[in-house]
Amino acid sequence: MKAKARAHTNIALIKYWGKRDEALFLPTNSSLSITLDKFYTDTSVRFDPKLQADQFFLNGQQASQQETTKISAFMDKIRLLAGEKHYAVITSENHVPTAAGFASSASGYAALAAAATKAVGLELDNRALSQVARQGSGSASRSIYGGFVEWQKGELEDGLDCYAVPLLDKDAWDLRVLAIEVSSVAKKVLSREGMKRTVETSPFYQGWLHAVELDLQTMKQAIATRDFTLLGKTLEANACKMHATTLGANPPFLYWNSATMQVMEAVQALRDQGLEAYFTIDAGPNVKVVCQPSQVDQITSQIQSLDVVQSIQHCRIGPGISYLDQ
Ligand SMILES: O=C(O)C[C@@](O)(CF)CCOP(=O)(O)OP(=O)(O)O
Repeated sequence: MKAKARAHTNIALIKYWGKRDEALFLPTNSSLSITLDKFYTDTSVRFDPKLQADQFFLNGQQASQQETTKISAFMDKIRLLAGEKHYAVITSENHVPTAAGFASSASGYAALAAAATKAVGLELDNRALSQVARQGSGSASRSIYGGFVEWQKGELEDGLDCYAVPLLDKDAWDLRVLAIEVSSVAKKVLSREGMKRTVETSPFYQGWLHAVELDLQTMKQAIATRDFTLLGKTLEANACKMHATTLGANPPFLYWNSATMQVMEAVQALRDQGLEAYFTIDAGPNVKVVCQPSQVDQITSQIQSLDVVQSIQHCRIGPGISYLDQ
């Protein structure tokens, strides 16, 4: 009654931004991501009949009651699925620099879904595992797979057709991602709250929904034809459209700060010099730059020279979940 799993984080090239069902984590639009090699979460789960409640240890420390309650609510979904009544000890090691703007929830919930379902004896295929992880955090559904991944929004109200599917293997196209950490002072609006406020109050949200479907089709075409320029232009424009919706929310908010915009300007200036770099941004001020292996060193050194850049992590496209020996 125990298992251990590893899941890697992912970055969306076509963003998940809005839910059509909060309880089931059903998204309003489909999204598309690449799993990264460098950042991952290792989670082990051990069910124990003697426990009176779930225990959650994160990076060697017992987690707060609030964190434990969140994890326990997710474990209840898995216990319900398996007809399991016992509690478990959950131990997670995050190898994800949350400061660098990577939400560890994607790799965290994907690793937990994999370890917990295996420990409780459920032998789920990756599609079903993606649907379990989705109910911990939407973007976690994509971390079940490596490479290029599409999370299909589905149409059904019960979410049975809402899961991630692999599009292209991690070794089929060598792209590079620079995770750029910039200075950040303001407390960020967490993505869950940010997308809820935007869906409910932003007049620009309908424009997003109209445009994102087209972006997704264009991105899939770029991947199928290995067209890096089309991939880059599409991911950058999609990120900008997502963030534009937040300015129309009530109250308005923006994840970018002045440092973010300096990096954005530098990326666009790189293109004027013939260095093909494209940026994407999630629920925070940090920037991810996508480029090709042949230009990654030149691009890195130019971005490194910006005084607002605190760190740059180099990533390649990474694998899906794996099970580890305890
Ligand atoms: O990753 C993307 O597609 C885009 C975002 O990162 C942009 F900020 C949102 C991720 O949202 P998530 O943390 O998965 O939300 P949850 O389902 O409320 O947990």
